[in-house]
Amino acid sequence: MALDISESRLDELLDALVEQGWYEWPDAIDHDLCQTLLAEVSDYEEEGELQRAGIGRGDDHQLNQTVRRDKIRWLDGSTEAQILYLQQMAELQYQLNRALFLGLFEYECHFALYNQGDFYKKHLDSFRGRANRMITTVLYLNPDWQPQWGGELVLYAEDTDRKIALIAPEMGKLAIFMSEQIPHEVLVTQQPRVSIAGWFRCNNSIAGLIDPAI
Ligand SMILES: O=C(O)CCC(=O)C(=O)O
Ligand SMILES: [Fe+2]
Repeated sequence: MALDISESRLDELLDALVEQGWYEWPDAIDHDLCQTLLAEVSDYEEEGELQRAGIGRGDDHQLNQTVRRDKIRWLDGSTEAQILYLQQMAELQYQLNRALFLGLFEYECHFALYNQGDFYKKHLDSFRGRANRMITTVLYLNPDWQPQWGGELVLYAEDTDRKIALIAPEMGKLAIFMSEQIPHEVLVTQQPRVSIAGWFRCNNSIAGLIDPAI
């Protein structure tokens, strides 16, 4: 199951990334694959194999909880569905590199579960010159998402509080945006909200450290 990306879709995606820094792609990923990935997250949740996410400032649990409330698990390619999804992101990486010369060399991603009442406050995924996350992808795994459940991804203009997009977390949809440019937040959700957040990275060297952990 290859990534179903037509020439015109690719052009639209590339133009949007260059001109506005983000792109919303409904039904990017096959719903059967999404259902399988969703079932994996349910199993992980039941077995207590999802972990509270951090915010990169040590282990201050209370601070973390005021910023983000999701639980995560990194994909490790241990199931067929994960391998299929990672292959599709590899295809996307190839296309992005071919067109935009970004030098993306790696992709990392984690499942995320936001239970009722959970959110992720406004943040940037990467800071210019500091880190090496270049492009963020978020795949949503929620069938029949209802507007009254909230849980939208809000994108903001760089350096202002102006909202530029409100993206409902609907199954199969990919949100793609420039990690260093687009501040964003996840609004409080009224229902469990499942996604796969991922990052294409380039190979930066900071203060002599090759590819430091963020
Ligand atoms: O789930 C989303 O819509 C965005 C998640 C996010 O911003 C992140 O994990 O950094
Ligand atoms: Fe983020």
